[in-house]
Amino acid sequence: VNLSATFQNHTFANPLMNASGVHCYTTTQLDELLASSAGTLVTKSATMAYRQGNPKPRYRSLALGSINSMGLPNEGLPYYLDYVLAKQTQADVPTLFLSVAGISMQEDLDMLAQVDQSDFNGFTELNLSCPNVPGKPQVAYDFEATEKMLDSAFKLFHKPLGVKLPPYFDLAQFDIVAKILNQYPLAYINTINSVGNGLYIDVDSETVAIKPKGGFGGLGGAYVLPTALANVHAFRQRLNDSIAIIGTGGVQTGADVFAHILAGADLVQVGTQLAKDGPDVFARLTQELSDVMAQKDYHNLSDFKNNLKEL
Ligand SMILES: O=C(O)c1[nH]c(=O)[nH]c(=O)c1I
Repeated sequence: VNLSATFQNHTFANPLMNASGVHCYTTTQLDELLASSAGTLVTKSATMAYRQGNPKPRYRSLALGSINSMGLPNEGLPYYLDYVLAKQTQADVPTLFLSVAGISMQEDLDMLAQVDQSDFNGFTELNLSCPNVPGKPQVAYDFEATEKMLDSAFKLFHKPLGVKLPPYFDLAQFDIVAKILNQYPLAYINTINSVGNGLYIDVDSETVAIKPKGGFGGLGGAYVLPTALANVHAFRQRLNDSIAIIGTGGVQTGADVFAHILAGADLVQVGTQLAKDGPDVFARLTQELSDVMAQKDYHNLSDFKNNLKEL
């Protein structure tokens, strides 16, 4: 069984990587991802400067997944840009992903300009879907703002660019968003981000689980797998073939990875399960994916990618 994944003319040993925001805040964590069986990595979404984020507790692992309202804590763009620039010169390091999430359109543009002027040779991910910056709506739920953002971004950014999208829940919205995205030379979309503003309640203590925003936070894990698969498949059916898809959301097993690829994903990210199990999760998931493929007599990802059958 061959797990190698091609993605916009780049090849990875396998289709798995972390989701931004999980195990990717520090160089130590990022090095642990590189040392793991993951095919590549993405850095925590960066703002221009260091950001403390929301008060703790701001992440809770739950039986069926996770809830988080981190509030965009990060070391600042220079920290992550320095990391990827240093790593990309080393042999045996795969093409890397760098995530940016300004708290304004201008900050996004300033960061993209800085990356564009650098020697970074990987993929830049513009996060349009952070649900946890108090007072800041998720850009990608505002279709006009999204169009304006992408217009401005592609005027100044000349390297491969992807966007991180929130989940959509309406077929008409898939049509509208895909129509917007198809206007741009995007390298990829990454779908989904956490399901925003869920509320976990602990009945024994009669309290919420996290401190920020009265307990409202983004959901991940098993809760969101069907939503993630729907968004991957809906966009695969609507986007130009030139736009690749990273599937994110709800991956716990190799079968879940298989499902994302069947739905049309070219790469698959792991968040909540990585938070629970640590980087060893990638050794398990690559083995399980390999086992599922072998049982079905598939030898390459292309044998079943985007091959979901209807009834
Ligand atoms: O709260 C966060 O830092 C966060 N949390 C998420 O679940 N998605 C995001 O894009 C972000 I920027």
